[in-house]
Amino acid sequence: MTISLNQTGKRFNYDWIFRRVTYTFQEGGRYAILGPNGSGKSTLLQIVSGHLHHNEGTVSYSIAEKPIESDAFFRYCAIAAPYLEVVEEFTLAECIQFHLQFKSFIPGYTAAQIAEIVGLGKAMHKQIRNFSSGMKQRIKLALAIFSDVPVLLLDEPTTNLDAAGVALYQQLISDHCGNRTLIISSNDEQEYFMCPERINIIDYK
Ligand SMILES: Nc1ncnc2c1ncn2[C@@H]1O[C@H](COP(=O)(O)OP(=O)(O)OP(=O)(O)O)[C@@H](O)[C@H]1O
Repeated sequence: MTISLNQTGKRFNYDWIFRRVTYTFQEGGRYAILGPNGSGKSTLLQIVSGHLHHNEGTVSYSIAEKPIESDAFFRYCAIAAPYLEVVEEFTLAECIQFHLQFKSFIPGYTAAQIAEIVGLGKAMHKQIRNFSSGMKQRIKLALAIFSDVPVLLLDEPTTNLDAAGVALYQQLISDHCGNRTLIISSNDEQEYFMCPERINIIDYK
């Protein structure tokens, strides 16, 4: 999957957050979107994901040079972000089953195994509303990273994680990202050190 931005800009009301972003995310590349608080990292990631619309320029997607409609891109990506919540009324088992209605897991992994890997094996029948913020973040990361999709989009992936959680996140990326395209919005190096490609949002002000 290749994602190409051409002269892409986004404004909220009269304030341009960024303009003239011309950049191609190549298949299998690992990218970090960097910049200070409020600079537009999450906004750019949400435009790539299709959750937000841009105000100028284009965003296009293709696989092996075959165009993918932008409203079909969601099938090809998985996202973990602070603004995307898991359903609080579900138990963890129900949450995973709900997710599996839309995305399958990478081959060889069951729901129970994934819960175990992220340290939530004993919480399968507990309601998400009773999970700690770090436990919720582990679920979000697990659902994204184990989804069988070619593009992973992660926004501040270690939010609410303790040191063990950060180490787990790094291990999950190392073990399971494979040759998928990875785009991380972050200002914390321990989240993105594995990304050789860096986009500084400040360059597009
Ligand atoms: N829905 C919205 N309406 C108006 N302004 C918004 C909206 N969403 C974001 N913004 C503004 O856009 C700018 C960029 O926000 P964004 O969340 O993308 O920054 P960020 O770089 O991800 O910040 P942080 O590092 O704090 O997460 C900020 O000034 C923010 O206030």
